[in-house]
Amino acid sequence: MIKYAQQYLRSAVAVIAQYDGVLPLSAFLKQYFKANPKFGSKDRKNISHLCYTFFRAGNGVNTSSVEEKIKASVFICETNADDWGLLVDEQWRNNWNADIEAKWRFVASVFPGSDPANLFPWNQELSSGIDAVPFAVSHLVQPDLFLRIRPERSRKVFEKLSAAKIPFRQVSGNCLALPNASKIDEVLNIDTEVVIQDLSSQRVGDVLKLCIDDSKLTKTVWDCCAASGGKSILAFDLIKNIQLTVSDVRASILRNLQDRFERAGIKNYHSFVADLAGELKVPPTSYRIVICDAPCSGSGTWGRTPEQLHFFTKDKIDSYSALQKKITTNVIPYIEENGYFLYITCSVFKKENEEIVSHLLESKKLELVRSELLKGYEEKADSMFVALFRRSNA
Ligand SMILES: C[S@@+](CC[C@H](N)C(=O)[O-])C[C@H]1O[C@@H](n2cnc3c(N)ncnc32)[C@H](O)[C@@H]1O
Repeated sequence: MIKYAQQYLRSAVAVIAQYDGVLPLSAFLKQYFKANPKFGSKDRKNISHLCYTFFRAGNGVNTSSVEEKIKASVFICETNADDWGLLVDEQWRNNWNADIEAKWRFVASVFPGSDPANLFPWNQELSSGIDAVPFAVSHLVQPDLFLRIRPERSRKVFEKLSAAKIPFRQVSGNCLALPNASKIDEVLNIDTEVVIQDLSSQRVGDVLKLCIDDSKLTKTVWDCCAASGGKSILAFDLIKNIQLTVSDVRASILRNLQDRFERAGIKNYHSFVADLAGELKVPPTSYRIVICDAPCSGSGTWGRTPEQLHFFTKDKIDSYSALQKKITTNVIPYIEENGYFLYITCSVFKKENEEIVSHLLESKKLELVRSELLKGYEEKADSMFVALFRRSNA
C-alpha cells in the first residue's frame, strides 16, 4: 500500500481547495508543484492521481466533505485496495473487491443519495442515442491513447513498438489503442509515422470517404476550424489529388499546424487566419469539401479532463450553439454546387449536434447525406458527432 497515502490525501484536499477551473487541471497542477518544490516526482504523481479521481467520481458521492469524496472516489475507481487501502477503514476495505454496482450501493449506505447517475450532471441535454448511465459511468476511467498509422508506415511502426516492448491493441487496420502512459514519442516519429488521434476522430474518416470519388480531378478542401490540423492530416491521407486550405481564428495554433504539417510532409497548402463568426473577409473561392470541426463544449472528451464535470456551466451550451450556427451559416456559401460540408463536434449535447443539423437544413441549401453519433464512451475513447451534407444546386 502507498505509505504516505494520508499525506497525499491532505495535499490533494489543499490543491482542490485552490483550484478554480480556469486553467486545465493538468496546467494548474504543473504550476502548483512548481510553486511547491518540496514535492518529489512520486508525490506529484500520487497527489495528481487523487485530484483526478476526485473529479471523475466526486459528483456521484453525496457528501460536502472533499476528503470523504476523495476516499469514496478512490474506492470506486480503483479495482483493489492494494495501493490506496490505507485511506479507509476495514469496513471499506472489505467491500473493495465487490462489483461496481455493489460498491456504489455501499457508498450510498454510508452517504445516502450517492448515485453514479449524477456523475454527469447534464443528462437532459444529451443527444439522442446516448445512454445516460453508461455514458456518465464512462468518466470513471481515463480513455486510451489512440494512434493512427499513416499510409505506408505500418511495418516500421509495428517493428518499433515490438522492439520497445510497448503493449498495444490493434483496433482496426491503422488504428492502435495504447495505455495512456505509453512513452511513444521516444519510439515513433509523431506526425510522420503516426498521428495521435482519438478513435472517434479517426472514424470521422469513414464519413469523409463518402465524399471521395475515383476521378483524378483535384479536390479542393477547406478545413475552416483547423486548429493544429488533425482533420487536415486525415483528409490529406485519405484524398488523392487534394488541394488543401486551412484556417483558424488563432494565428498561434496555425503556427503549430505549420510545424506539424512539416513533420507530416504536407508542403503545398494555403493557410489564413479568419474569424468565421464575424464578417467574412475570406478569399472568394469555392471548395469541393468544407470541413468544419467546430468550436464546442468538448463534452465528449471529459473523460480526459474530468474537472469539466465540476466547472462546466449549462449556459455555455447555448453560447456554443449560437457560435456554431454563425460559423456554419457563414461558410455554406463557400461550398461548390454539389460539394460537401462535413460538420463535426466532440460534444454530446443535442444543441450542438442535432439542433445545428436542423438549422443547416432550414437554409434549404444543404441536403443531409449522413449523421452519426460516434459513441466513443463504449470503447474508452472520446464521443463525437459528425454530419455530412451535400450542397444542392438550387
Ligand atoms: C475543435 S477545434 C478543431 C480541431 C481540429 N480540427 C483538429 O482535428 O485538431 C476548433 C477550432 O475552432 C477555432 N475557432 C473558434 N472560434 C472560431 C471562429 N470564430 N472562427 C474560426 N475558427 C474558430 C478554435 O481556435 C479551434 O482551433
